[in-house]
This record gives sequence, C-alpha cells and structure tokens, in this order.
Amino acid sequence: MKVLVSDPLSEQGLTILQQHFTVDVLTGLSEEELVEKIPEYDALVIRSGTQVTRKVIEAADKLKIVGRAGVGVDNVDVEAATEKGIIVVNAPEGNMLSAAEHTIAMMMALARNVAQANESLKSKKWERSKFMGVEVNGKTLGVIGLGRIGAEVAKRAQGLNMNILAYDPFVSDERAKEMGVTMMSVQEIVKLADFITVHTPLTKETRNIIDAEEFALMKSNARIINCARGGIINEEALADALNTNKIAGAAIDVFVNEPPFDSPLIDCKTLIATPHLGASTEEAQINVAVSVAEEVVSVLNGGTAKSAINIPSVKPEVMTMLAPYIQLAETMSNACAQLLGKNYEKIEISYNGDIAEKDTRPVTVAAVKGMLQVALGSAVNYVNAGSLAKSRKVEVVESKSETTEEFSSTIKVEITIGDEKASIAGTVVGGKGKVIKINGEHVDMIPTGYMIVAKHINKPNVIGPCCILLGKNNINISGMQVGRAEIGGTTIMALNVDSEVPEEILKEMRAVEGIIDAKLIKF
Ligand SMILES: NC(=O)C1=CN([C@@H]2O[C@H](COP(=O)(O)OP(=O)(O)OC[C@H]3O[C@@H](n4cnc5c(N)ncnc54)[C@H](O)[C@@H]3O)[C@@H](O)[C@H]2O)C=CC1
Ligand SMILES: O=C(O)C(=O)COP(=O)(O)O
Repeated sequence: MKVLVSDPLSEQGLTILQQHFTVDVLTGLSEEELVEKIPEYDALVIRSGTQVTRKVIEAADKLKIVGRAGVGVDNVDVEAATEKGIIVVNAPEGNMLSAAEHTIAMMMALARNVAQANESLKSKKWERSKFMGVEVNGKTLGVIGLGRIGAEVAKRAQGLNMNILAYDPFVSDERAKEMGVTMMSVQEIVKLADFITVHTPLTKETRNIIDAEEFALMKSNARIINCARGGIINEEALADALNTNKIAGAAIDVFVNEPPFDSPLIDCKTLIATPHLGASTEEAQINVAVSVAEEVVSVLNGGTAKSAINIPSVKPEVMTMLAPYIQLAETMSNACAQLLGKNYEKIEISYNGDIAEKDTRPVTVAAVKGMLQVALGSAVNYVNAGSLAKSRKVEVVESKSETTEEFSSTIKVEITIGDEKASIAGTVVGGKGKVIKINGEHVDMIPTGYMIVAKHINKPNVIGPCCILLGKNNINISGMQVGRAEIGGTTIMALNVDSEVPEEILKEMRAVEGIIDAKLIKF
C-alpha cells in the first residue's frame, strides 16, 4: 500500500509509515497536482498546508484515510470524505502544550513589545521610552473556547496571577469552577478583559466571533491573541481597530489565507505575527507525527482508529465490550434487510439491559451499515453509513431500556418499509453473538452460513414436504428450529442449510400447502 505525505512530517512518524508501506513525501502540491497524484494512494498524511478539497476526495479512488498530524481539520472537506467512506483522523493532544505555550509567548511579547523593540534595536535604534509595556500580573484574560488548549492557557495564565474569564457553551459550570474560571458571554468578556485569546475550532458559529461590534466594546488598552484559526477574529475589523488605536495590540499566529501577504493585518504597526508556529516544536511534531502514523498503520491493516473525526470513537475498554455486539448488529441487520429485500424507510435498533448503559453509537452505525450493504455492497462502510442513510431518507432510531427478560443484554434490529417489517434480536454469550428471535419468534442459533426463513401455518404436513424438497435437491439441512404457535397459528421455521438455495426451489417451497413465505438469507 502507498502513503502520500504532503506536508512536512517528523522523521519519527515517517519511519513508522516506511516500516509498513511505500511512502512518498511530496510537499507544496497544488490542488491540480494533488488531484492527479491522489488516485495511487491508500492514505494521505497532511498538516495545515494541504487543502483536501472535494475535488481531491472525488479523485481519491483508493484512499481509505486522511491523517491530520495536528488538531484542526478545517483544511479537509470532511463531509466529502465521509460520503466517500474515507476516515479522517487527527492528533488531538500531541501539540496542545506547544500551542498553549506559544499563546503565552505571544501574550508576553504583546505586553512588552518584544517584537517591535527587537526590530528597532536591530535597525540600530535605542528607543527605550517608545516601548513602555504593561504587566500581566493581576490583569484579566478572556478565553474564548475552553477546550484542550484554552484550558492549558488558562492554567498557565493563572500561574502568572491573571484572572480568567471564559466563554465556551460546551463547558459545564462545574468544570469551570474546578478550573477557577468565571464563565460569561463573549460580550461581557470583551468589555472586561485586558487580554483576549481565542481557542475554538473554526466553524459557522465561531467565524467572526470577534468582529467590529466586539472591538467597539473593548477597553482601549485591550490586547488580543489568535493562535487558533484565521477567521475566528475578523481580519478587516481587527486591522481597523489597530489602525485607529481602538485597542492596544494584537498577536496573530493564524490567518484566513496563509501565507497572509494580502491580509489587511500585515501592515498594522501594533500587530505582531508568527507564521502559524503554534505547533512548531520538536516535541509536538514528534507527538503528532507518531500518533497519526500509528493510526494510518492500524486503519490500513484493517484495524480501528482512535481519533477519527467522522466515525464515533469510544474508549478502548468500552470498545472491547462492544466488539461482539458490533459484529452481531451488522450481521442481524444485514439478514433483516435480506428478509425485506427492498428499499427501507426506517431502522430501529433497540438496546436492552446492561448494553443500554453503554455508548452504543458504533453498534448503531454497524447496524446501518449491515442494512445498506444489501443494496450498496462495498460502497458502504462505517464512515459513510450514517450519511448514506440520511441521503437515502432512511430514518435511524435508537431505543434503550434497562429491562431484559432472559439475557443480561440484548439488541434488536427492526427494519420497516410501509406496513412491512422484519426484525431480528440477538445477544452475546461467551463473547459470541447468537440470534434469539426472528420476527418475534424464539430461535437459538449462531448466525453463520445460509438460512431459509419460512413463515407458515402451524399444522401437520408443512415442515415434512419442505425438508423432502430440499433433500430431493441435494441441499443438506444442518440445523432447524420452529417457532411456537397455537395449532393453526402463524409461525416461522428457520432452516440452516449447507449451500445456497436457488430461487426455483424457494418458489417450490412457497407453493407447499401452509407455507406463507420462504426467504433465503446469508449471514
Ligand atoms: N496555531 C497552531 O499551530 C495550532 C492551532 N490549533 C487550533 O487551536 C484550536 C483549539 O484546539 P483544541 O483546544 O485542541 O480544540 P478542542 O476541541 O479541545 O477545544 C475547542 C473548544 O472550543 C469550544 N467551542 C466550540 N464551539 C464554540 C463556540 N461557538 N463558542 C465558544 N467555544 C466553542 C469547544 O467546546 C471546545 O471546548 C483549534 O482551532 C485548532 O485547530 C491547535 C494546535 C496548534
Ligand atoms: O494542529 C493544528 O490545528 C495546527 O494548526 C497546527 O498546524 P501545523 O500542523 O503546524 O500546520
């Protein structure tokens, strides 16, 4: 298999990749060049310098994984990758300390005019009074986005004796209290803070979260830092605030377009800037490269990814418990879809007992995949199953209850189209999945091989002729179960057979007096 590394990656990461695959390092490719090259590759490893656009994804015929050696995936069209079934992984932790330290470095440099004073001195000037600074001690720092990096910045700023205000709608008051941080709105923060730093991803909600309106509310001695993503602070509004001395300064590491030579910020005198260096330390680069290389090795060898952006990822210990249920859900829902044999409107996955308390998202995805595979074959995988179901207007419902009857955990898959439905329920015993109900009728079987599911009336001389028919055609029955029903009632027989059953024989079976329907499914 072949891996393309299209941005600089540390030696340690490259070595891991080279131990398993053919690796090409080609940096600085244009979109056209990438589109031309990508069809040969099974994996693409990037940093922020490569734009993985829809056009690139569409050309990527063999690509299974995009590995981002860093945090931000705003340079990847994740939606396009998801639709095509390509896993996108990042390295969420490897560079957080470096990014936090860079933020602190930028804040201190801003406070003491380090960059401007350095430039002045090197042009042979001795301008001591021009570069009067401020202390950060006792000042207020506003943190917008209190995730991994935001929290590390807050911790370090507390060490510098700063008061921390923060805005992050996804952080609980309890967590904020634990961190000694006061949560408030962006509007309140910008009014009160001496320093403001942003640490969110770039999304619809965070784009321009600091705009002209917010600059208008800031103190005249406020200073702002962006070591997250260009566009979180509106560049025009910032340039205007700096040029009119509305605020005292800004330190910017990231830009809307990189390199930012056409940015209105470039000529602002009270702006200091670095060329996207937040993650550029020896330590961070080793961490992220090794982490992404290991993910690529795992995924290309058929394993799972720990830090996938576009598939539900759960903790390894939970995954061990879920693994047999994932397999069972996929198998049962595939069989269930075969029983219905047409397009589907709804799939409901019910979890009962202990399993209901777990994070069952991967099991649900597996069930959706199993169902869609009947119609779409290998075009569906764990990554695109959800988006394919959505685009085909199949409703996916999860229901959970802690109560069970016989087993400590059971799952049931029910697929519906109009008035028709099919359902299969199962459980895991000794680490192996087994089917316990088909269309509500009790069975007890390991889901492997071929099985005929025949709906029939519970009366004499129905099962016999079916078995004779199979025997006459040299089809061996390896197992048989018949649901319970009152005499004259409707039930099912499940016949495990050792070979595929041709449609003509199934047709003959459907013609047996008392048989309502007979379908072959392959587990
Ligand atoms: N300059 C550089 O070289 C580097 C930049 N980064 C960037 O730093 C940023 C933060 O990274 P991490 O802390 O690792 O991410 P994270 O995912 O741990 O934290 C992001 C935080 O933003 C919050 N958030 C999301 N939407 C929000 C909204 N509308 N308003 C306020 N908060 C919101 C989330 O709840 C989360 O707590 C990312 O944009 C990442 O790409 C990361 C590493 C290096
Ligand atoms: O991890 C991130 O989000 C970064 O911005 C780091 O970018 P880089 O890998 O240095 O191009």
